[in-house]
Amino acid sequence: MEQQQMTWHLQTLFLKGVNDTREAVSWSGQTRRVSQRGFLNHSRSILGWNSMEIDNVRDALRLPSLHFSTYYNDKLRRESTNKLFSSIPGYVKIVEVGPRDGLQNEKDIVPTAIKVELIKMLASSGLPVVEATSFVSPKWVPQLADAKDVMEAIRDFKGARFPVLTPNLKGFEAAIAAGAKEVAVFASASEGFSKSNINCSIEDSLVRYHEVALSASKLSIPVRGYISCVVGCPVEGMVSPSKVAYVAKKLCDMGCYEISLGDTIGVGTPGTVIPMLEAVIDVVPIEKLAVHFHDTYGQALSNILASLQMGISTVDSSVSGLGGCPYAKGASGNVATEDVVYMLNGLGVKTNVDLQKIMLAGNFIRKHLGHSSGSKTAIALSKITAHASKL
Ligand SMILES: CC(C)(COP(=O)([O-])OP(=O)([O-])OC[C@H]1O[C@@H](n2cnc3c(N)ncnc32)[C@H](O)[C@@H]1OP(=O)([O-])[O-])[C@@H](O)C(=O)NCCC(=O)NCCSC(=O)C[C@@](C)(O)CC(=O)[O-]
Repeated sequence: MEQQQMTWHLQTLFLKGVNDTREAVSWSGQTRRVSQRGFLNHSRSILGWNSMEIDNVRDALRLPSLHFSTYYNDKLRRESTNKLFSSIPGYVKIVEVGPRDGLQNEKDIVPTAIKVELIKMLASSGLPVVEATSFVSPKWVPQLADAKDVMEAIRDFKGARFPVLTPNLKGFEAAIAAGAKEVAVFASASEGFSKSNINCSIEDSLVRYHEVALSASKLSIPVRGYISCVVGCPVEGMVSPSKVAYVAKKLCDMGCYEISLGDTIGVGTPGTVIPMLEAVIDVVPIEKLAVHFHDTYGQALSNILASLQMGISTVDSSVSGLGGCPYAKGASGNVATEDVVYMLNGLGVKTNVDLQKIMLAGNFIRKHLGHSSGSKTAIALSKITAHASKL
């Protein structure tokens, strides 16, 4: 059965249970009357929870909406002989960029304690990497002027890695002094964006990043490399794949262990992203690549799916879809982590990320910022749980 149909059926099943109509819809679409206990047993068996004790009706109603896709789609994936599925990696590493990419673009400066709490919540959700902040000029990005305080506060946090952005040696040295164990440098595939973002040409930036990489290697500090504007630039328009491949190779050669390809203004579609990835894969091993999509035109998930089908297994995302870039007017947030996890669960791909915990982190930061969620998954699932909690 189609995934969407399954989703619909399961949601219908639970909503009907919530409404206490005691009607259950089976996978074949037939409706039958069941007792509340029967309804739970029916749901439980569909979900493969035969050994699981469900003591509380509310829990029973709440859990499936968050977890059903993993079970069903693991099964679907196993059964599928479809080539499109089989090229998708079995595990995807999610790099959470919300505390950095998300908060750098907020109008009001977020207090350090809120940032630290957000990072803590994200790290405890199973995310392997949470980008914490940037050691950039506070005149350029005042929102992250407290980078040192953030790093000192999270020094002893366990469970995830906490890389930080460093645009030059000054930033690198400050980051290391504050306890950073991993850094990221950020170049651009377009000259116009390089100038507006870091006030220098692409070539000059590569010289600076080479210096950072050399210092980092002496301290055994891993360096991630970003490339912005991989399909389009707010200053120059379309960007050719060969320019992206050129910068990617330079970053790889200077020792970056991973290169994240950023559609900074979210204009890409699979039609432009795939040729760009093909050009980069020609010069950089695919296992070193990550994708970083902003969702300005609603294309991020399709672009991620296309990237996974090409064999990429690292995806950047931002809790609740926070973000944008201060030097890319009109760019919306990154793809929401909740939406990525939901899709990967649906594909039977492991992430080790607890969707419910990510949603809690999203609620936490959204409440503080006073925005509504940028995650469709978080909005949909919170409607279902809110409904269930009224029982
Ligand atoms: C690169 C610079 C510093 C050049 O800035 P500049 O003004 O050309 O640099 P400068 O060397 O002339 O220094 C000017 C002042 O900044 C100070 N300074 C210099 N470096 C640092 C530093 N590291 N930390 C703290 N202070 C620093 C320096 O000490 C001096 O202070 P002053 O003497 O005027 O008091 C500046 O342009 C900058 O900080 N840019 C950062 C922009 C930024 O953070 N953009 C957002 C991140 S990129 C992004 O979001 C894209 C990404 C990664 O997510 C992927 C995607 O979506 O595409």
